[in-house]
Amino acid sequence: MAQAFRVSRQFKKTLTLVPTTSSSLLPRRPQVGSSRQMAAPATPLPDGLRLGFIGAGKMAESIARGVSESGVLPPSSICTAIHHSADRGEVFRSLGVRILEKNSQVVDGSDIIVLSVKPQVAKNVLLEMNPFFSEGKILVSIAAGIRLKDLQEWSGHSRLIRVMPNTPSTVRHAASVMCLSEQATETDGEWVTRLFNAIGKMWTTDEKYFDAVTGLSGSGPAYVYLAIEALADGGVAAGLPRDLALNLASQTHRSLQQQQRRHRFHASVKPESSSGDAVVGHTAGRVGLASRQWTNREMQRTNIVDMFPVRRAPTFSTTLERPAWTEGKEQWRVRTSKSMRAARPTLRQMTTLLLGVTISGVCERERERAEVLGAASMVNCTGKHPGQLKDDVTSPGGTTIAGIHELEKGGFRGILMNAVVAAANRSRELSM
Ligand SMILES: NC(=O)C1=CN([C@@H]2O[C@H](COP(=O)(O)OP(=O)(O)OC[C@H]3O[C@@H](n4cnc5c(N)ncnc54)[C@H](OP(=O)(O)O)[C@@H]3O)[C@@H](O)[C@H]2O)C=CC1
Ligand SMILES: O=C(O)[C@@H]1CCC=N1
Repeated sequence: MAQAFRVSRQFKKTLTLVPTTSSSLLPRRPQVGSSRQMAAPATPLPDGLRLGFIGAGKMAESIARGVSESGVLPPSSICTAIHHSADRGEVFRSLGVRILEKNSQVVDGSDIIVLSVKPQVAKNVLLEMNPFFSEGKILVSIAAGIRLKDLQEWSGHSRLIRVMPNTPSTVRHAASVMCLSEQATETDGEWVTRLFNAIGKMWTTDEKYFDAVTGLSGSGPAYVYLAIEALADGGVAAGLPRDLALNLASQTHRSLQQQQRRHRFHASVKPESSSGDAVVGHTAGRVGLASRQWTNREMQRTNIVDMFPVRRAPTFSTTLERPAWTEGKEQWRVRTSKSMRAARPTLRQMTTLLLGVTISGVCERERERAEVLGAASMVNCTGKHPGQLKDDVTSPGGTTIAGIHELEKGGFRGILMNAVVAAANRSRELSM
């Protein structure tokens, strides 16, 4: 259900967001030992809310992507600062996220701050940021193993929420779990739930379960990737070609993967005139359908006054993001209420949103068909090799590598391979 919100400035430099609906509609604080799924759909957060990431790594990227693609917050309301790797700046810039110079500016310029650095550096980062946290801000930590008590001590801040997401956030199939500090309000929990609902599902539970949650849903995707890879190896051992074995193991289709890759990389926005017209290139078929549905719902929120397909343009090749279409595409004419220059960020955001809707729509169908876990959806929807996806989950010296070590000691991969070969052999016996 849509809720109306008023925004009040109770605290200096920060926004306090107060729902105007009955508090009975808001999620209750969890009882100790309870665990509950927050089923709320991805609902936009109020205009003016600012989200910042300290640590522009993989998890921050997928959360920022999900939040902006789902329309929960515009990318212009999201900021981060780059530590060492310039590549990370490019990734976040391409999402439309603002890049600031220092972590302190991120804290200063955000209402919700997500701590997304490795646990090993969390203490130093928070001690440095300590003077910049003011009362109205919400600090959310996704760092594995770092307790609320320590977060509070290092940051000097008490309005805290711990969240354990997982990497299927990239395809909006994350399983996230949160727990609130005593000082965090129900409304804080509601805002954070909306953020993480944008990348999957959110559960609330007591902090005492967090280590187990980390071992299961945080690290778990890596075990699934390992299993997919091992099953594929078993197929190869039984005589299947590698590609077919991998596709069968992850219950996917190569054509779908190729389609996903095309959608992801071939958005473009091309100004047509300075009078407020532009052309958005897009792919045809069901993509067009998804984008039309999106347009009806969201046009008013952006500055777009009109959008319709005009013609097929097989050679359409001028893009802001990437050069060159390779195949026939549907071309869209878009009229905006602003000048082209002013509208360009909106169009960029819109293009991202169109792709997001499409990608999640297609993946949703695939998920329903195959009934796979979030991790297997990653193999289906990103087209990445399970080994690479496993590496994305596995932090150096972190929780996942400890779990994988145990699996390898137990011969996990070998056992799965043996199972496939044994079943293939039995199938051969049946035909004799
Ligand atoms: N990967 C996963 O599956 C999951 C991870 N988590 C948690 O999420 C957090 C991030 O993990 P992940 O995204 O995988 O790791 P990444 O290594 O991809 O991201 C960490 C980022 O923090 C940056 N960084 C390091 N030091 C600082 C600093 N002093 N100030 C600002 N930024 C800094 C790094 O930049 P640079 O590389 O340039 O130093 C890097 O971009 C971890 O705490 C992890 O426990 C939680 C759930 C799942
Ligand atoms: O391996 C790690 O430590 C992180 C935390 C959960 C998943 N990856």
